[in-house]
Amino acid sequence: MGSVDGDFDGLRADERRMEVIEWLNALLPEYCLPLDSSDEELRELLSDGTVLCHIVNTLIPGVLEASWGTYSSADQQSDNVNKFLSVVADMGLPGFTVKDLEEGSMSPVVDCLLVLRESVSSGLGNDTSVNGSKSLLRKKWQVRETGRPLVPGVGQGKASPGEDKRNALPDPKSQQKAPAFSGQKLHEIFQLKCGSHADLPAAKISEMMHSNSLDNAPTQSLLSVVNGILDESIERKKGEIPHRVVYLLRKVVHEIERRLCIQAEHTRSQNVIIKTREDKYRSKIKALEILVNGTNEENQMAIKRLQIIKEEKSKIEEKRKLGEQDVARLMKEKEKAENIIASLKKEMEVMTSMHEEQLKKIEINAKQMEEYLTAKIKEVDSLLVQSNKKIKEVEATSQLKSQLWNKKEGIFQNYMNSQQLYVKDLRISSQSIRNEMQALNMELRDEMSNFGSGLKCLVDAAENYHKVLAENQKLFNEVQELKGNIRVYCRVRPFLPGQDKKSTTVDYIGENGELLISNPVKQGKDGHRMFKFNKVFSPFTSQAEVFSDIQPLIRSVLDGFNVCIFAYGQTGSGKTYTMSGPSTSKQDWGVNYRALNDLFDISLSRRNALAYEANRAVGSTALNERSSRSHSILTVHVRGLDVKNGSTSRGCLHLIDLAGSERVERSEATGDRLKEAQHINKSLSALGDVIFALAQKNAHVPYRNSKLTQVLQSSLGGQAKTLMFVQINPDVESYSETISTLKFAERVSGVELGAARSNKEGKDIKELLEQVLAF
Ligand SMILES: Nc1ncnc2c1ncn2[C@@H]1O[C@H](COP(=O)(O)OP(=O)(O)OP(=O)(O)O)[C@@H](O)[C@H]1O
Repeated sequence: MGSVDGDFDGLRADERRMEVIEWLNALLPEYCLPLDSSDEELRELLSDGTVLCHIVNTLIPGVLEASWGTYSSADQQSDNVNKFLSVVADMGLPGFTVKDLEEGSMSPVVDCLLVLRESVSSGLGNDTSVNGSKSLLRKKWQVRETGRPLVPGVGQGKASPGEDKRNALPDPKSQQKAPAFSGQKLHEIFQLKCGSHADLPAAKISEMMHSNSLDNAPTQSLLSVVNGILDESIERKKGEIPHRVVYLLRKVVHEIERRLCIQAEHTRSQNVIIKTREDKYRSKIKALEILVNGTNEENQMAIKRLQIIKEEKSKIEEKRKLGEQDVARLMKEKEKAENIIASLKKEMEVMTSMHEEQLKKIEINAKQMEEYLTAKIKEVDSLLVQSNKKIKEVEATSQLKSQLWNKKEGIFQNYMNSQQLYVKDLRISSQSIRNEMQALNMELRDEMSNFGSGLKCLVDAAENYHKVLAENQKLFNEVQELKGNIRVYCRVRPFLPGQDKKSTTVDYIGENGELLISNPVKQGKDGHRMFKFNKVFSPFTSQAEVFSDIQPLIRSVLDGFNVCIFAYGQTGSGKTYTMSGPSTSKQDWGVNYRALNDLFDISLSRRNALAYEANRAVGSTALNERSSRSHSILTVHVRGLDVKNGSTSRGCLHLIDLAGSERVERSEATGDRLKEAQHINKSLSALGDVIFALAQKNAHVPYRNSKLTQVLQSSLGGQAKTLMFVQINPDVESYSETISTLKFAERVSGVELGAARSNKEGKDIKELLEQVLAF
C-alpha cells in the first residue's frame, strides 16, 4: 500500500510539475520546456532566478528587472530569486527557500508557482484588489505605470500609452545566443519611440534583417515592433511605408508565423505526449483499480486469516498459559528436586566425610591391630618357647609323680581289701531290709485295691449324675410345659421425666397377673376394664427381676427346645427397653444380653457333660431400621453334643423386638409409610392368628400369612415355647392404644391361660419347681 501511495504522490508531483511547465510555456513560449521535463531540468531553468523575475514581469509588467548576464554570479542569482520571493511574499502567497531551488525536491517551487498562477488568474479582469496589489508592488519597486523600473540606466524617459506592451524585458537567452546584438542594442531597437522605426537607418535595418536577432527576440517584442510600425503608419496617416519597413514587417510577420507553426507543432507533440500519458495513467488507474479490488478480496481473506490466527493465537496463548503453569509447576518441582538433591549432596558429603573418617579410623585400627597382632605373635612365639620348656619340665615332674602314684597304688590296694570285707557286712544287712520292703508292698497293694473299688463307686455315681441331669431336664421341661407353652407377660412402663404421673390409666396390678385399666373419659363401673395375664410387671420391676422369670425358658434352649420371646406394644411403650435395655451397662441389660450371657454360663457349667456351639443371626423385617417401624429379630441356634454317648440336641432362641403396634387409621400414615404400617399391622395380626390357632390347638395354623410367622414357624407351636411381653404406656393419652394392645394380648393368652388354669396338675407347679430347684 505504501508503494501505491508513493506512486500516487509521485504521480501528483509529476502532474503538478507538468502543469507548471505548461503554464510557463504558455506564459513564456520562448523557453518552451518539454512537458515531461524532470525536476532537474526545471531547476536548471529556474535556478538563476532570471526566469522567475521574467514571470513576475510578464504577469505584472515592469515590477522587476532581473540581473542579466551570460554567466550570472551566484550573488546575482540569489538576488533574482530573493526579488521574486519578496514579490510573492508581498502578494501574501506561500514561497519557498533558495535552498529548495538549489537542491532537493522542486515541489515547494512548483507549489509556489501554481499558487501564483491561481492567484493571478483568479484576479484577472476587473479584480481591483489584484490591480491594487500590482500598483502597490510597482510602487514598492519604484516602477512607473509604464512598467519601466526606476533603475538608473534602464529605460529612462517619458512613457507613452501603448508603450507597456513594448516594455517587455528582452529574452536573456537571445542575449546569450546573439552576441552580435548586445542586450542593450536590441533593447534600444525594440524600445524605439514613436516614429523612430521609419527613421531607422538602412544599414541598421539591413543589419537586423541579415542577423538572426529576430529569431532570438521575444514574440512580445516582435509584436511590439509590428504594433509600433502600425502605430507609426497610422500616425503618418496612410503615408507611404518605406520599402525597407515593409520588408522588415514581412520578416517580423514571417517570424511570428514560423513561431506559431513551431508552437502548433510543439502543442501537437505535447498533445501526443499528454495522450500517451493519459493512456498510461488510465492503464495505471485500471491496474490500480484491479489492485484495489484484489486488495479488498485479499483484505477479506486476510481478515478471515487474521480471525483464524487470532483464535489460534488465543489457543496458543491458553496453551502458553498452561505451558507456563506447567513450567511453573515443573520449576517448583525442579526447585524441590534441587533442594532434595542439595540436601542429598549435603548428606552425601557428610556421609562421605563420615566414611572417610571411619576409613581413617579403621585404617588406624588396622594398623594398631597389625602392630598388636605382630606383638602378640611375638608373645605367642616366646610363650611357645616357654611352654616347650614347661612341657619338658612337666614330663620330668610326671615321671616323678608316676613313681609316687605307684607307691600310692600299693597303699590303695591295701585299703580296698579292707573295704571289701566291710561291703560283705553291708550286703547281709540290705537283704534283711528288702524282706521288710516286700511285706510293706503287700500292705500297699491291699490298700490300692480298696481305693479302686471306692473309685468305681464314684464313677458309677457320676454316671448316675448324667441320668439324674437328664431326669432333671425332663422334669424341668415338664414344669415349663405345665406352665404353658404360650405365656404372656405384661410390663407397664414408668412415666418418663416431664410426664404427668397423675394421669395414669393403670389402676391396679395384681400379684397373679391381674391388670385394671381405667378409662379417663368414663366414670364408674364402665370406666374400668380388667385384664388377666401370666404375670404383670409394675413400672418399678427391674430388668433382672423381669429376666429371672424367663430364665428357665433360656435354659430349655440348651436342652433342645425352640423358644420365641417377643415384645409387643405401641411405640414408646418400652419394647426395646425390655428386649435390649437402655444402655450396655450390666444392670441395664435387657432380655437379649441376659439370655445370651445365661446361655454361655450354663454351657460352661455343663462343659464336662455337654459341648455346645455357642450361632447367632440378627435381622430386621421392614425397610426402615428404626425400631418403631420394623421388627428386629435376634436368633440363637444351639447345638449340644453329649460327651458320653455322642447324642446331639438342637435348640433355637428367637428374641424379637416387634414394630410399634399403632393402628393404621390412628397413625394417619400415607404413601410408603401407610404401606409400611399396613405390613406391620398385617404381620402382627398374622402373629396373633398363629398364636391363637396354636392356643386353641387348631389343626390348621396360618403360618404362611406373613413373613414374620414364616420365620418364627419352627419356634411357634409344637414343643416350642413362646413368651410375649405386652408393653403398655400408662399415659392417659395412650389409653386407646393401650386397650387395643391389651385386647390383642388377651386374645393370644386367653385360651392358653384358661387351659392352664383348668389343668389340675397346674396346682402342683410350684411344688414341682421347688423340687427341681432344690435338686
Ligand atoms: N421399664 C422402664 N423403665 C424405665 N424407662 C423405660 C422403661 N420402659 C421404657 N422406658 C423408656 O421409655 C422410652 C421408650 O422406650 P423404648 O424405646 O424401649 O420403647 P419402644 O416400644 O421400643 O419404642 P419404639 O417402638 O419406638 O422402638 C425410652 O426412653 C425408655 O428408656
